[in-house]
Amino acid sequence: MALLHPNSSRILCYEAAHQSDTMDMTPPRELKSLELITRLKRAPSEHKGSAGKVLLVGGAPGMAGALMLSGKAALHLGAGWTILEMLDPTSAHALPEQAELMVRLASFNARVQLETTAPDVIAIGPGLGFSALAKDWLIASLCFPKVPLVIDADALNLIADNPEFLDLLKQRNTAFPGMTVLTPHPGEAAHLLNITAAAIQANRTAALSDLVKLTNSIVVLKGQHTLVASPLHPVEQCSQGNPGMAIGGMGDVLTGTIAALAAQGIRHNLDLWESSCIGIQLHATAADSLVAQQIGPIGLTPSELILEMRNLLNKLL
Ligand SMILES: NC(=O)C1=CN([C@@H]2O[C@H](COP(=O)(O)OP(=O)(O)OC[C@H]3O[C@@H](n4cnc5c(N)ncnc54)[C@H](O)[C@@H]3O)[C@@H](O)[C@H]2O)[C@@H](O)CC1
Ligand SMILES: Nc1ncnc2c1ncn2[C@@H]1O[C@H](COP(=O)(O)OP(=O)(O)O)[C@@H](O)[C@H]1O
Repeated sequence: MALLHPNSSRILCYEAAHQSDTMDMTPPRELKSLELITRLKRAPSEHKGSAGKVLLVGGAPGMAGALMLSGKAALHLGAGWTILEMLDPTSAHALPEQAELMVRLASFNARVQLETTAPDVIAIGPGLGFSALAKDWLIASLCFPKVPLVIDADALNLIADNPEFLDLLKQRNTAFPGMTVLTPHPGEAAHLLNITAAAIQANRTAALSDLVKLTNSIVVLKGQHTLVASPLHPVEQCSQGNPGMAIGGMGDVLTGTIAALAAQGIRHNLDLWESSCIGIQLHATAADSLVAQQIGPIGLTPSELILEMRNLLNKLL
C-alpha cells in the first residue's frame, strides 16, 4: 500500500507511530448535525445583511468552473451576497445563467480588497492554482482577522508547500480559535502530512488527528465516510454519502455550502464547527436522496446536488 511512496521510510514510521493509537482509539462518533438547521429559520424582518456576505477566491485559468460551483452553492444555501474573486481574466464577468453572483477580477491588492469588501466569511481554494496572485490572496485571507475562513483545494497545497503559510495559519488560529476550517481530500491531506494518499486512507482517524495537530484548525477529511475534528472537538464521522459523489466539483460545492451556512450562522447562532458539520451532512444526505430518486450514482452532478441540498435545508428548517 503506502510503501510505493518514494519516501517509504517516512510512511513506515508514520504507520508504526500510529499502531498503538489505532488499537486504543475509540470509533468516531456519528455526525448528527441536521437538527441544527432549525437555527437558520428566518425572522420575518430579516434582510440580506442578516444572511451575510460570502467572498470566494479561486478560479484560475482552466478552473473557473470550480469557483462558479462554490458560488452557486453559496447562493442556493442562503448567503445574502456571494462575491467571486476570480483569478481567470477571461471568466471574470457577470454570469448570465447566475446573475446573482457578483464576479470580480482578482487583482494584486488582496488585502485592500478584503478590507474594502468586509466579508462575513472568506473561502479560498477552488481552482486557485499556484500563481503569485494566488499566494497574495492566500496571505491576505490568512491575515484577515475575525471572520470564518474556509480553506480548500489548491490553498491547502500552497500551505503544504510553504511553511510560512502554515505559520500564518497557526497564528490565525491562536488569535481567533475555531474560525478556520480546512477541507482536504485524501490527496491534499497527504500533501499536508508529506505522506501518500494510501497512507491517509489506511488510517483516516489518525491522519485527521495529525492534521488537527499540525494546523490547529477544524479539519474535514473528505472521502467515503467524511471525518471532522478540531482542537476542541473529537472525531465525528458522516455515515451518509455515496460514490455518485466521485466527480470533479463535488468538493467545491461543499466549500461554498459551508461558507454560506457560516455566513448565516453569524446572526443565527451557529459557529464554524456547527456550520461545517451541517454542511458535510447536508451534502452527503442530498447525494443519497438523489440516488434514491435514480439521479445517480452514475452522472449525478454537483449542480444537481446544490438544488437538492436547498430542498432538504428548507424541509428541515
Ligand atoms: N470545474 C472545475 O474547474 C474543477 C476544478 N477543480 C480544481 O482542480 C484543482 C485540482 O484539484 P483535484 O482535486 O481535481 O486534483 P488533485 O490532483 O489535487 O487531487 C486528486 C488526487 O487526490 C487523491 N484523492 C482525492 N480524493 C481521494 C479519495 N477519496 N481517496 C483517495 N485519494 C484521493 C488522488 O490521488 C487523486 O488523484 C483544484 O484547484 C480544484 O479546485 C476540481 O475541483 C474539479 C472541478
Ligand atoms: N465514495 C464516496 N462516498 C462518499 N463521499 C464521497 C465519495 N467520493 C467522493 N465523495 C465526496 O465528494 C466530495 C469530493 O471532493 P473533492 O475530491 O474535493 O472534489 P473536487 O475537488 O473535484 O471538487 C467530498 O465531499 C467527498 O467526501
